[in-house]
Amino acid sequence: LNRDLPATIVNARQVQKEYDYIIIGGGTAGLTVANRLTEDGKTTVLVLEYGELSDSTSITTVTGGFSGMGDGKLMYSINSVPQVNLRNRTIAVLAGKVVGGSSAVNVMMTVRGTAEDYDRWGSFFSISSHWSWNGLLPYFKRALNFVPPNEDVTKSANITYDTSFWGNTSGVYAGWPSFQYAATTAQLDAFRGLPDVPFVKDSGSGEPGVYWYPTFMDPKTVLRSYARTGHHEQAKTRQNYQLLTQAKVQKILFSGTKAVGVSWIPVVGGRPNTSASPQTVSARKEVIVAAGGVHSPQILQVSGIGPRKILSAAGITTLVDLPGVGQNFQDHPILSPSYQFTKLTVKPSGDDLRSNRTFSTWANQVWSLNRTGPNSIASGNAAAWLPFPVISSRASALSEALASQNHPSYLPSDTHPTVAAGYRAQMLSYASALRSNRTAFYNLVLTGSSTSGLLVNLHPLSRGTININPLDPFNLEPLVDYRALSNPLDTSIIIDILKYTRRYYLDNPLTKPWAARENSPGTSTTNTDAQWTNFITQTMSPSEFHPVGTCAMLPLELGGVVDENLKVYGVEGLRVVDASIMPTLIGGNTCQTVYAVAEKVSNQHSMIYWQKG
Ligand SMILES: Cc1cc2nc3c(=O)[nH]c(=O)nc-3n(C[C@H](O)[C@H](O)[C@H](O)COP(=O)(O)OP(=O)(O)OC[C@H]3O[C@@H](n4cnc5c(N)ncnc54)[C@H](O)[C@@H]3O)c2cc1C
Repeated sequence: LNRDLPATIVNARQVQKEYDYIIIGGGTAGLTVANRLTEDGKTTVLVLEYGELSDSTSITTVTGGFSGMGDGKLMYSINSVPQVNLRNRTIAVLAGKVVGGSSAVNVMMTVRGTAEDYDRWGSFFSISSHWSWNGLLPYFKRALNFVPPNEDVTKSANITYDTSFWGNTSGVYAGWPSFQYAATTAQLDAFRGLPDVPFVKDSGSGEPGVYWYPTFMDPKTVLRSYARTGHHEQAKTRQNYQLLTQAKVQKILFSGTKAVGVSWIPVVGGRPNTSASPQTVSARKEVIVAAGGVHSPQILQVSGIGPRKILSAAGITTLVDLPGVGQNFQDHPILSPSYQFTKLTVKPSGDDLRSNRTFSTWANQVWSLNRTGPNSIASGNAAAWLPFPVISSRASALSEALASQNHPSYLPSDTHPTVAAGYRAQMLSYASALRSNRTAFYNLVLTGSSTSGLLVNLHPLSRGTININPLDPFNLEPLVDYRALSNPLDTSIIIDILKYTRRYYLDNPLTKPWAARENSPGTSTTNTDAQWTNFITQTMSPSEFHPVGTCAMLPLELGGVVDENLKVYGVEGLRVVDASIMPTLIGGNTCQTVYAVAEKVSNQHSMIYWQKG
């Protein structure tokens, strides 16, 4: 590249005519791939990112975990279509719009799915697929730099970990706060009051259970560690890397069926300048789409790759009729019962920061002195991730009911037969997962305070769609439809998740002394399944901000969009590398897996494979 040019640019005139690789989206996956591809000092890469390079403290602050997601300036503003099964509520679709993407705004929970989740991905191809737990573990290790918690907190909180599941070379850190509330340990231990709950030594072991997990945080600076700090900062020291910010990619350019470049328009004051004439840039080797689960399908569809019917309705000429693009959309539903321990006697607890003057003064002092203490905790580090047979007596019954469903009847009526076949394959796999002790369906995050934490259904059965808006496919945000609860068995699974949570709080010898109260839905009003269903449709959110599946890595005959090398079917020189390729959700938050996927596809062996074609 021209050596006089800076690595990070906003000016279109500083963009060269041609690069080896063009990456659409400077988010979690995009920056990881860019860093790895430029490591040789020769391969030239341009990343185009819609958002700005922001130094906002909303990104860097770890305390409490939520300041990034609370800052609207860093996020796309998208609302879902009304959800018919959720009383026509619309849902805010959150995704990062800044260098670093969603890794800049997420709540920093650093977890993996279970081994069976990743083996499931490969199972849709063949028994020898390299997409498996064993195939991914080296890339989980490469993806993060694990720094164990300090000895004091390890001992006092009884944190366990096993470094054999981790690496220590990445610029992205999995760190730990220097403090934990005694109440968090007690709440974690209280799962011993319920039968058959597995306890797992390390969050990275691929086993479901109750465990401690780290935070996406640099333990030295006690600031967020994310794709910008871990990858962009390294890559920008090289002459063969460039990042253009405030550039909205319009579409991928083709010569025949070979991707040869992209066009983009500038973003000014946070908004795309739609009256500007689009600029173009060429890719010698490949275009890599890394715009995230919401926008990658949009970019493919406006570029002529997608279900013909949807493209035609929007006036887009079809280049490749690829029925899976934008289908198979999944996200983790959040459930919102509310419990409160009225006598949480274990001290200190998260409540002390609010209600105990001496404690909060001390917390603020040690934080300002050396960034230690309770303020180094982000969104917490302990949770339960449990298999369905552990939480429900209906595992076999629901498994049989799922296996014998008429699966395509729960998809939109015009769904292509290949997409329907993929859904059927997924549901048969989930039917065994419901009976399995190696897939987690249940997730309760422990807060260490008197109020209950996030409750999540880890393997929803319903599938939604993210398609271009036919009214203005380039400039309007895509139509996001979770199709929440469209498979009725989701409601049954969620009811069992809610009942088990009630059991943990109200019918558990180890939480009894803390006298929990159910604020919502309320024990007197929720006893029948109809009453539970009522509560679910009123309060459930279909999104934990983990959109996946919309450019699924599946065989073509199962509605796949990309193959096992993440290459888009039917064209050359085009790959998708981000959360959208996950064919099925994992039983955990998605960020660590996105890093691992990006590491896997960029590794040297795949690179040789890539070049061979
Ligand atoms: C609020 C929130 C909380 C979360 N909490 C957690 C958590 O605690 N733990 C966890 O593991 N996961 C969490 N996640 C999920 C996790 O962060 C994401 O799954 C992951 O970061 C997605 O990576 P990605 O590369 O697929 O997309 P992103 O990181 O979102 O990157 C996509 C990038 O593409 C850019 N882009 C989009 N369209 C265009 C275009 N047309 N032109 C140019 N650029 C474009 C975007 O601006 C963005 O920077 C959370 C997500 C959110 C939003």
